[in-house]
Amino acid sequence: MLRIAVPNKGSLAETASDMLQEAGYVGRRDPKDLHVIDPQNEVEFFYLRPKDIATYVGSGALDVGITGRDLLLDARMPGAREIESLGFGGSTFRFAGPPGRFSTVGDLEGQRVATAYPGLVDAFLDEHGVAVDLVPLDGAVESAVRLGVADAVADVVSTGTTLKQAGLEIFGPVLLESEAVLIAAPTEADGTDTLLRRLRGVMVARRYVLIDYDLPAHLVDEAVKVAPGIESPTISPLRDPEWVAVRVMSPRKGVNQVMDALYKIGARAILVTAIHNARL
Ligand SMILES: Nc1ncnc2c1ncn2[C@@H]1O[C@H](COP(=O)(O)OP(=O)(O)OP(=O)(O)O)[C@@H](O)[C@H]1O
Ligand SMILES: O=P(O)(O)OC[C@H]1O[C@H](OP(=O)(O)OP(=O)(O)O)[C@H](O)[C@@H]1O
Ligand SMILES: [Mg+2]
Repeated sequence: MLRIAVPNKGSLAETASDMLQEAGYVGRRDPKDLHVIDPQNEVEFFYLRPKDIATYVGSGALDVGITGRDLLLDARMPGAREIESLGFGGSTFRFAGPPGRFSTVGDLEGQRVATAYPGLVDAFLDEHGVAVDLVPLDGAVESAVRLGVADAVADVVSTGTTLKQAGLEIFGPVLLESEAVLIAAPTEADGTDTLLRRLRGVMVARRYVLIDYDLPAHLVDEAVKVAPGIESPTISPLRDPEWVAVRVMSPRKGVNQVMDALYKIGARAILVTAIHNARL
């Protein structure tokens, strides 16, 4: 049995569980379930705090897990390695302080910096040769400046709304671009490959659609430039010898622009369908 760590709550939990279900695995019946066995797929799921997942996987207690890249780095578990980015849970990790107070990372020298990711921030500041007084907090770190326990914060930024509401401004370098990742233990366990292939299939299904259209045969080269597909479009004959049918995978994002362009070239009966699953 492959032992898989899955976020039990927080920003990554819902999409992680959705992806695993789309990949054909059994999900939690109750949101309070901590452990689910899926005998048919020979896997076992452990629902854990995303912050702890790198610790379980890095120590070899579990084989693989889904967590954030920022959480993986913060855990400082050399055994846990990122094997795939999963295309959701994106965020950036930034410094922020009162407007105008700081402009470079060097300005933080000797200052108090609040964060819920002390491992990540400490490693970054070490690399930049800046010594600060780290104030480890559990969350809502944006309030630390207003409440006087820190001079600046280092935190996850998604839309930036939380920082703005706390009257703070981003400054200095991007510490990290993060997203959800699949991590693995030092020794690769049997079944890791299958899980990875299934998750890649789900990502393809989420990112791509199928476009079918009919087109005068002499316009194929022009149309294929607009929607080249992943490998190569499938071209099938139609009863009318002057026309062909084309089937191609295309990114879901921007598909309407692609349809407009194909129509302009001369394509007709343009149909877009969802992909439910894939193995490329
Ligand atoms: N808007 C967001 N807020 C927090 N984390 C986010 C956001 N968007 C993506 N993430 C990612 O989610 C992971 C953090 O998840 P975690 O469950 O620890 O925190 P959370 O979503 O803030 O939940 P909690 O309420 O328990 O603090 C990190 O990898 C982080 O980069
Ligand atoms: O840039 P934004 O879109 O505003 O999102 C980022 C904020 O959201 C998260 O906080 P959360 O609400 O999870 O509370 P927490 O700090 O207690 O984890 C994160 O820690 C940031 O504070
Ligand atoms: Mg949070």
